Order: sequence, then C-alpha cells, then structure tokens
Amino acid sequence: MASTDDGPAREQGFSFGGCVKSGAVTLSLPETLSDKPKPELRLEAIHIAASAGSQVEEPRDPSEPGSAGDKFGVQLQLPGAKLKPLTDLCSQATCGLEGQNVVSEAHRRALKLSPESFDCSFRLEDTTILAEIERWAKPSPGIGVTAHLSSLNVYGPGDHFTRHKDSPQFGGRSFGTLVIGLPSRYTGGRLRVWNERGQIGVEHDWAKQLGGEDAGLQWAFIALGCWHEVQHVIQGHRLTLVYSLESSNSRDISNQFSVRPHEAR
Ligand SMILES: O=C(O)CCC(=O)C(=O)O
Ligand SMILES: [Fe+2]
Repeated sequence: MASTDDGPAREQGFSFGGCVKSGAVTLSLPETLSDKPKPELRLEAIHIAASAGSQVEEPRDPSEPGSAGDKFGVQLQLPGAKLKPLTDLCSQATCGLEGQNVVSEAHRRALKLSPESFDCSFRLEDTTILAEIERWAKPSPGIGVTAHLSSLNVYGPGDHFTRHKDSPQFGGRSFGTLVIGLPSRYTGGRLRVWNERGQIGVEHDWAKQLGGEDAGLQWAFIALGCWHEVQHVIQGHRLTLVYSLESSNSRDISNQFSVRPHEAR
C-alpha cells in the first residue's frame, strides 16, 4: 500500500494524516451461534444510488437525545454489508469524566468493540503509516513506534465525541493516537484537532474524500496532549480503528511531539 501526503495538515506536527490505497476491508466477527457461519462485513466506500426499496437514513438533529434502541432502527445500506451483526456486538463507548469511565452521551455517543472481538483484514504493518509517523512526529533518531489497537469505533447518525485529550499510557511512553477511517459512506463526522494550547486547529474531513475512483483509507495522527473532537455524524456510519502509539524510548517525550515541526527540527 502506498501513502500520500496530505499537504498543509502535515505542516502541523501535532496532527497530520494521509490516505493509503486499499480495496474493500473485511471485518470478521465471532460466531454468535455455533450453527451459523462466522459473520463477515465487507466495507467499501462506493456510492450506492438510492433505489426503490432501499433504506435511507434521515439526518438527525444532533441535539436530540438519542437512545441506543432507536439508533440503528434504520440501517444505512453499505455495499455488501449490513452493520447489524457488528453493532449487536458493540457496547456503548465510555469516556473519562472526573477520574471515572462513564457513559455520557453528552460527551461521547458512539459504539465500540474491543480488539479481541473482531478481526480486520486491514494490516497496519503492510502500510507506510507508522514509518511516516516516525518520520514526521519524531524529533530525534532511534525512537521506534509500536501501535496498540485499542478499539473499533462506530458512529451512526447523531453520534459524536466532544473535545477531549487522550489519557497517557504505557508508563509515560505513549505519544499519540492513530485513527484509521474504514471505508463507508457518511456525512459530518469531521475529526478536529487543536494543539495542546488549543490555538491552532487541523481538520480531517474524511467524508468528503470517500467514494471516489481511488478511494483509500484515511488516517490521522494526534499527538498526546492535543485536544480533539469528532463532530456529529449526520448520515451514514463512520467506522474507525483507534491505536495508541507507544515509543520505544522511555523518556517522557510528550513535549517533543507537541511542538510545531519548524520548532522541532
Ligand atoms: O474515532 C475517532 O475518530 C477518534 C476517537 C478518539 O478520539 C478516541 O478514541 O480517543
Ligand atoms: Fe481521543
């Protein structure tokens, strides 16, 4: 898989991203009943024109309180995929509030699945993404990067994640988060990132880029300590793989990753 430069966003060392070429991505889910075949979802960002009989999701007022029960009542038709086997396995995503992990739809409304509950045909190691993160986010040589898959996130209409900072992990060796956007059609759901002082913002608007002839997987790096949010999804489903990034260097490196590149190099 090749990776492409995303221009101005890359100038901001605290968050940058790109696109890796990819065909369809398959998600394999555990068998729910022993006599049923293992469910598989094939995700492709191909636009399907609405036709008679197809179900279309209505945009929802983001301020409208939603319940998990009605969230997937009307399903977006993903080509070759129905999301229900996936969403049935997911749980409501939590967020850290006053030191506690809680479900608060005001702060985060999304579903999530932990890595042991699915298998994904996307292989980060077959891409140049980690090499690019090492190259662009790393101020000094010799720092290796390890990515730990933390979850698959599913954002349906009205779902979002308000502005937050990710928690440090790995005894001070985490330096950021990698988000991979799986191919699906949706609107809204922009990922906005600000530097740690909240002054400069970068926007990763993947919905705009999906579904073209050369659709690929979008990715974004978010340096630890930076504010970020996922804006409300309006239509469709936004599916992301989220990785925590660990540095092989045991020094506290978070400050080095959050400076702008022209200051760092
Ligand atoms: O799904 C995303 O785009 C980002 C999720 C996020 O910020 C997180 O999991 O901490
Ligand atoms: Fe986050």
